[in-house]
Amino acid sequence: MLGPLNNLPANARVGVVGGGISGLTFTYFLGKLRPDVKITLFESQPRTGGWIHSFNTRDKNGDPVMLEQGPRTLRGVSDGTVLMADILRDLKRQSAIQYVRKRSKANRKFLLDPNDNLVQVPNSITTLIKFLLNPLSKGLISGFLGERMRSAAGRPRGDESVHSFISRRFGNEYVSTNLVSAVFHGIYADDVKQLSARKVMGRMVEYEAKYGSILRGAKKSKQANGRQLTPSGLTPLVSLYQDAFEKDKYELARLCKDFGKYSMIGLTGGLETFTKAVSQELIKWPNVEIVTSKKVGKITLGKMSQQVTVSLGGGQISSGFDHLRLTTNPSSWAELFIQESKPLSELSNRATSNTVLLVNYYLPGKDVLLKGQQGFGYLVPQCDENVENLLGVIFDSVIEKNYKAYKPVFSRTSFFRTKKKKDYTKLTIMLGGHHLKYEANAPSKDITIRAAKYALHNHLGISLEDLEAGSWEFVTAKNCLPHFFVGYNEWQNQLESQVLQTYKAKVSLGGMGFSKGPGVPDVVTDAFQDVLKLTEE
Ligand SMILES: Cc1cc2nc3c(=O)[nH]c(=O)nc-3n(C[C@H](O)[C@H](O)[C@H](O)COP(=O)(O)OP(=O)(O)OC[C@H]3O[C@@H](n4cnc5c(N)ncnc54)[C@H](O)[C@@H]3O)c2cc1C
Ligand SMILES: C=Cc1c2[nH]c(c1C)Cc1[nH]c(c(CCC(=O)O)c1C)Cc1[nH]c(c(C)c1CCC(=O)O)Cc1[nH]c(c(C)c1C=C)C2
Repeated sequence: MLGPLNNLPANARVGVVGGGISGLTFTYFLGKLRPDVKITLFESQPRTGGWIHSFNTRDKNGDPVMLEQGPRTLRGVSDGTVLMADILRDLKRQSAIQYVRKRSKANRKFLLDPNDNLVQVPNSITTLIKFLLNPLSKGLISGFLGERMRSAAGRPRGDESVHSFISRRFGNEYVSTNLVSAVFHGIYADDVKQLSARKVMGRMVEYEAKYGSILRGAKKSKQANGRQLTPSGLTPLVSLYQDAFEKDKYELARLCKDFGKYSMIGLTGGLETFTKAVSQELIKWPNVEIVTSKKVGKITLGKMSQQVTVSLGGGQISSGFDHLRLTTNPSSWAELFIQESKPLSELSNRATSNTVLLVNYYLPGKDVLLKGQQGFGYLVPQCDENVENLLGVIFDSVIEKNYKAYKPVFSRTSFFRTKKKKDYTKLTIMLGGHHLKYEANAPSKDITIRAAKYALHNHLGISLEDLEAGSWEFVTAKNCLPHFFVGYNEWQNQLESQVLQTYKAKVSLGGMGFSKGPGVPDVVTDAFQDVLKLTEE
């Protein structure tokens, strides 16, 4: 949340809407910093964790297998990841942390070219040459060579789409539709022609505004900044965290240094290891109550008491909150604000989101991915014909097989060799996203799994026999990612200021739609920053 927040009075009551990682970490930070504050967290589902869902099931042989039905990896270079690792350490779960090195094959990413072949995103001279010879690279060399010279005069005053920004800077539309669109499928499941350049590539937009060119800006800021660390080896935000919780500087500096070297972080047992550990900790705290299977409805502010009340369905309400934290998807907020302010509710109506169809494939006993296919996964650009509405495929088994256990100074090293696991293939196929906007209903489970099989057979050459021999799971992640439309930042500022005004700064906004980015580390950082604002003296 960008705006200022009121300090919490002694023995305040705080409500948190949403028991995903945003709500859980907000509760954790606040409950720890201010044990006098009584916090009630409301979650509409029977379980906490939100989109973080490491689904434990059994394969066709009855053996246990974990399938991620949401996020699975965290960026290494990220304050939020450091905070999560430190929380795991406090909860004695640090042994679950694992990492992928930058040079690992699990860090190789592929794009699907128009002939349905995978082409590797370059990480060496050889892969660069292959990439430049692929039809996907059309317009890339001329685009790069001319970027510094290309005038910024056509820059619009306000926001524009990613497609418009990239096409202007690269002097053609190919770079956006062939390459950039794939990258944004792999984060936002969205259309480059509908995504806000200012929201999702704000730094590049700033470079153009300041230096007239992305490349010039990138060079200047690299010379000026690098990765900023305080003299103790902490980033500014981790330094605030160290200060707030009186943490050991050296251990945090070690985490910042180590994680800066890794491309990705994961957890044994899946990312839900984190949310489960935090939930299990929170239920032990006397100042925290977690209420599951309760959906928060309308949010109102008492005229006399100036305290917040939430409705919980069936005529039930919960009242007397000095502060309410919203961490849910902005596309569901219009109905929450309707009773207090119609204009605010109407403004919230502008928010929409994307639905992802998620299919997991698991084949025990065999790795069906070829040597040249071993990597993180592949993404599908918008230029592809793509009858399956495929966004991309993640090669979970490659990532899992290339994880290394994180053994920082504070953990005890195991001297026992772990048993070599049997081979297997685990893939997650993601479909839908913006492609679904043109369809009246999301396709059924059977149709989606059939589309996933078709893609794996055509793109990776997996035999129909191996596809049939595997286990298949399907979930519709409905409205899972906010749609960052052109003009989003302006809308966000407007909505924030109207919420602050309407609810007299007693309601704050967090979660994916209101953090710096949509990733897990971003929402954790955002939760910490807003807890600081609420508790600063
Ligand atoms: C398919 C997919 C893959 C992803 N992969 C990655 C990845 O690899 N790495 C990464 O960093 N990030 C990834 N992300 C993003 C990541 O999932 C989010 O950053 C994170 O889960 C957001 O957590 P949250 O708590 O903000 O929201 P959510 O997880 O959406 O939690 C919100 C919670 O609020 C509850 N709720 C909703 N409405 C109400 C209501 N009215 N009352 C009470 N409760 C309510 C919901 O049930 C939910 O539990 C991915 C996202 C998706 C969808
Ligand atoms: C194909 C669809 C999607 C894939 N992942 C997501 C979608 C919609 C969602 C998603 N993935 C990541 C984030 C967080 C981003 C962040 O800023 O932290 C979200 C919201 C993480 C992510 N995506 C890719 C990588 C390598 C990572 C982890 C680390 C990082 O941010 O660098 C790229 C990628 N995503 C998908 C595939 C198939 C793929 C690359 C091949 C799936």
